[in-house]
Amino acid sequence: MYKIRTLDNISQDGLKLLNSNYNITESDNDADGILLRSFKMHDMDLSPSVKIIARAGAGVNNIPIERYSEEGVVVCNTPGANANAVKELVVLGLLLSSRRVVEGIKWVRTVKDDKDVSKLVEKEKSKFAGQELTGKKLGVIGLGAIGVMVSNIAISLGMEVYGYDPFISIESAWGLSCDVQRVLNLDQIMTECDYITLHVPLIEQTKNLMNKEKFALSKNGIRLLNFARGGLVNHNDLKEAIQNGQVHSYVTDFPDCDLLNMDNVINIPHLGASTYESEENCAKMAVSQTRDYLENGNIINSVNYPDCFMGMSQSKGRIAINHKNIPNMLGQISSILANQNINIADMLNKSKGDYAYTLIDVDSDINGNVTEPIKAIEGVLRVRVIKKD
Ligand SMILES: NC(=O)C1=CN([C@@H]2O[C@H](COP(=O)(O)OP(=O)(O)OC[C@H]3O[C@@H](n4cnc5c(N)ncnc54)[C@H](O)[C@@H]3O)[C@@H](O)[C@H]2O)C=CC1
Ligand SMILES: O=C(O)CCC(=O)C(=O)O
Repeated sequence: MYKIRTLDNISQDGLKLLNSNYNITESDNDADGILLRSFKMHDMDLSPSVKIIARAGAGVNNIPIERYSEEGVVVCNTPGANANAVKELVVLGLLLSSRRVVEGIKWVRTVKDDKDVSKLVEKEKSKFAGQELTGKKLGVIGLGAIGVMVSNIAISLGMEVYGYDPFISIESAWGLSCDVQRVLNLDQIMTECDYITLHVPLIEQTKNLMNKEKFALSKNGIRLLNFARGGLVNHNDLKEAIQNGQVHSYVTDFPDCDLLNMDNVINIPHLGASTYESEENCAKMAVSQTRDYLENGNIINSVNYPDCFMGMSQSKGRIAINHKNIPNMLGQISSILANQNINIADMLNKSKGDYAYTLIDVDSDINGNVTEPIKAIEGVLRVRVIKKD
């Protein structure tokens, strides 16, 4: 029986995939797997029972990945599962920053007691005129699952799109419209574009990506959209850029106290991924990846350990080892198995950065204790006998 802890509201459509071998636990002390969305785990010590953390979503800046990697815990996310939901909200963001719909709706509410509302509307509507998207230049920073979709739909809306992503994947490059113009440096986005939208992860290198120096390069009156993470924009510098007219408006999915008191900021309460479809997609993917890891040792969409897939074991047993990416690991592991007369039927060993994973199918009975001697190898972080005949 496996125990799963949920730290946020996870869609029932996903949780339904947990069969009778699974229980949801309320305790922090006995979970095999954790499912979460935006819950901040940085202050959370993990119980040694936890083997996998599945983020039902894309961003993993709420998880202390380095620390958990050292504990042999696999952290995975659900790439692309909520991208369409975010793309649709970005389209709304583009429109909200262009047309004075929010102010207009607020104003209409104030005239509800007027006897001739329709006459008043026609008289006052000129106050709420805006601009069109067609023909404007959009800079997309980050061309991953979301950035690609946003770029492509902006092309359909008649915008001129400039894309910046020095680390673009082959898959994203294939998905990107050939009408998107490639930009090799961020400054060009700042100087060229009327609208800029951020779709990069929040990591050390992208913190305060939008700052005084970047705003100084921009045209007057740009529209900035942030549906990625609040920390990408320096709020003090933004305030100044709004005051001096460099930024016309800032649409963000990440409100905070500074922003709520700033003019020309449209605050949305982190709704990017909040559609039934996206919540279902993310939850189903997170649950199925969790099950595959716990039941078969397969790693899918991990951000800290290498992806590793050997299907369901057809052998007598399967052993999974999370370890540091250092030399002579396989030699030491296989000699322990040989000493116990255990024959290896199939094996996969992969690495990602400082960490590696070895999945071994054996066609002899695992009678003795293999876990302890393998665990004793320097650099081994976790050993699991997943299947034992
Ligand atoms: N508002 C919301 O509810 C949501 C927000 N997000 C945020 O959006 C971010 C992007 O999501 P996805 O597109 O799904 O992720 P993704 O991983 O598919 O794409 C991220 C892209 O950013 C690029 N990148 C990384 N560093 C960069 C840099 N310094 N400059 C330019 N490009 C850089 C990567 O090469 C990659 O192509 C997530 O990390 C998350 O923080 C994601 C989903 C929902
Ligand atoms: O689960 C959510 O609503 C947050 C989505 C998000 O920010 C992400 O996937 O990075």
